[in-house]
Amino acid sequence: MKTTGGSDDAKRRAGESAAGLVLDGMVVGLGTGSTAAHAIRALGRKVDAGLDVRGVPTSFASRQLARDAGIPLTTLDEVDAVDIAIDGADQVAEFDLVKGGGAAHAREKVVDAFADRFVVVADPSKVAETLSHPVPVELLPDARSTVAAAVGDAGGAPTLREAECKDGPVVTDNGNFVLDCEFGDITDTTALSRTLSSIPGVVEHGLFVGLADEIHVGTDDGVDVRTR
Ligand SMILES: O=C[C@H](O)[C@H](O)[C@H](O)COP(=O)(O)O
Repeated sequence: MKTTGGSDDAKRRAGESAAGLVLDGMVVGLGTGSTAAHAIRALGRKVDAGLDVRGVPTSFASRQLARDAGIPLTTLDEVDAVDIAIDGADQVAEFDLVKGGGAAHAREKVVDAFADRFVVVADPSKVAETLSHPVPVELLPDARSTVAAAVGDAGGAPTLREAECKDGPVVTDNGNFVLDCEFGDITDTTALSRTLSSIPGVVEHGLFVGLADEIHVGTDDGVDVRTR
């Protein structure tokens, strides 16, 4: 699993805090990444202790981790609702996020947006006043050059994400490529989100605007919780 900067203890505190919100009978969206992994492990311990939940994974990695943790799994096809989703972020400004550092943002957005309550878990290194992290854009491989040109027209600088242990680009769980798009400070997140969504060939982008309900930031000695 990809790891990012920030203390692992802070990530663990955030993950455990969010897992503490899960009640008996709930359907839980299981996010991807090193911080969400702490929530999944904490939830697994609650399942061991008798909690009855079902998890909806957002990636191959979160499915494997949840299986290892003993969490019963389900799919969006089999549930009427997702009670709570717990997921990490690459950057958080107020309640807007950049996600997709692990290229999982397309499935994450489907699950997180559908959930009745979307709880973000993060460490302090993720918190900013304004989003400025490059925005991951998942796209159909055939549309690489046309999407890159459209991102450029929108003021962004796209870079095809290269794999680390394979020659060539990262291929997502959905068989697509990722462009990491640098926009500098993103002052109008809604406008950029709409622009990126409107580009033919874009499967999903990593700007999560107006979706998060709660942010749990693990600190050196506790957790700061912000609620809408
Ligand atoms: O695609 C990956 C996800 O959006 C992650 O939730 C995000 O990259 C944060 O990951 P981490 O908690 O490892 O920093």
